[in-house]
Amino acid sequence: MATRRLRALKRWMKSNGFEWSSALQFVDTPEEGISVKALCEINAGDVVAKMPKKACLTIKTSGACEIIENACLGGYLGLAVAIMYERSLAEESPWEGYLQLLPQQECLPLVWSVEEVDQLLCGTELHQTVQEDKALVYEDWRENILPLLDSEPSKLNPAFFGVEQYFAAKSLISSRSFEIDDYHGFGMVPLADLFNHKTGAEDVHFTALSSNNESEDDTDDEIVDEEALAQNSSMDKTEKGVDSDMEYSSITEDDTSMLEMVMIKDVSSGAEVFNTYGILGNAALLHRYGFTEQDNTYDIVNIDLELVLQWCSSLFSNRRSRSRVSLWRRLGYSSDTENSEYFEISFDGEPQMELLILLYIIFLPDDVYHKLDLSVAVAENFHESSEKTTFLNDNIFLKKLSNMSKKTLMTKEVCDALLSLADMRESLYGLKSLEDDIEALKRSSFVRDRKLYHSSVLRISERKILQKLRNYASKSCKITNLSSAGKKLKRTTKRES
Ligand SMILES: C[S@@+](CC[C@H](N)C(=O)[O-])C[C@H]1O[C@@H](n2cnc3c(N)ncnc32)[C@H](O)[C@@H]1O
Repeated sequence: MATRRLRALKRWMKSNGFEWSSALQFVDTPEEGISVKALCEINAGDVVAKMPKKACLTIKTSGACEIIENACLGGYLGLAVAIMYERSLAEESPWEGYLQLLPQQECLPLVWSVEEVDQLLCGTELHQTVQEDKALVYEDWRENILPLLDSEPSKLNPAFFGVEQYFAAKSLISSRSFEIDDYHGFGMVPLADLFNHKTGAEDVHFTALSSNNESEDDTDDEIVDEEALAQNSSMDKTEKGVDSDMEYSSITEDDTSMLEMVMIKDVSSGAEVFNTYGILGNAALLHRYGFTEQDNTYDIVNIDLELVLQWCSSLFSNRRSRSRVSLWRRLGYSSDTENSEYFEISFDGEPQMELLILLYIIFLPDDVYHKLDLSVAVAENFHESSEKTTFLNDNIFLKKLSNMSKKTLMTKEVCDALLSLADMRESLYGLKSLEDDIEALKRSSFVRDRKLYHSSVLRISERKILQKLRNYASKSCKITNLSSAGKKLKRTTKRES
């Protein structure tokens, strides 16, 4: 359906040198917003759209460039100022035809209320992240945007630079910006941002032909004001007639001033043409783009080291927990960032090797632990790291540990520990059960209850992974029991014979 806002965007794109294949259809529905469909079969290798870098909204092209650069605001902060500034100009902005199509904000958890974040994301991988994001983004605004209003009172309209407007701009940047080149950095790329995402199944790919090497001298020409965009328009509009009969496969000449969308798969007539925003699990998708996908095989659940320490302290003394974790760290199994240590549980419910090794070390009998601890302490006294490595490699137990497979690490104790950890992780979701979440999802509408819908998909996908972790632990435990029973049986048989 070609809505009024879509027609206005097309007019704006035409007059600003955008080119797109007549095989693409832009569809706008109240339920799902904009998507791109193939009107006929399109083939891999076809260039289906070209976007002039000069018409992208970036720090360099925005009318606020000088203000942003004088304030030394780079990256996303600078781009947010560019968006707020152009929005403040309304129809005076060279990007008016583009901006009128954008939602005020994308429905990312960043712009949900604090209550919604606490209620809907409780226990999920996103809860703490979003709480921290909200505080950081607010601080960014207070420290960087607020002072701009004092320093540039005549140029900036405060109504467009409030904290809400800043959060809204950040949500648009997160969900729609692209990396353009070294000169422009990140920016809003009209047309390229109309394509929806499909995990691991991209049809069309965004490309910047090569880095745009404009020198500082060229910079003045690069700042696109209304006049410049208008010039651009008169040059391209009538002569190229881009919207109508352009053969998409004919847009081939190399041009570093243009960005391109290139088909990487054949797409049949009537099908949606998808981009991919990356290989992302649901937590990342919801965080950056405000939606989730059911049965997303890139989903994971993390178990924080902190949770492992809590579980450990419920069984052993604090001293033992600390010393075993310390040995595990000294053996080099922990990540460098002590504040954010966690272990991944994959979509199939398989725990990360480092977690199994930690649990295994926690359960080592005292005498084995002390010997190992001593060896590591001796090795730490070697000055040369090569000597240290050789010494550690010669240690028989260490050799055994580093060669152990997941299967052999899954002793009965380790399996039980995983079951307890799964229960502890699950309890973070609060009182509602997985079945309650599934019911809530069934009752919620993708369109009307967007936040409830996507947060339910996230919670359900995480909790199903925890269920698979339990199955993995129980199954491994049975196998371990069977094989140790088998060994005992053999021994008995031998002695008897
Ligand atoms: C770059 S825009 C894509 C165009 C967008 N549909 C529009 O109406 O302008 C990215 C946004 O589109 C929506 N989106 C993209 N792919 C999606 C998908 N597979 N499922 C649901 N929403 C999707 C999300 O709201 C996301 O933040």
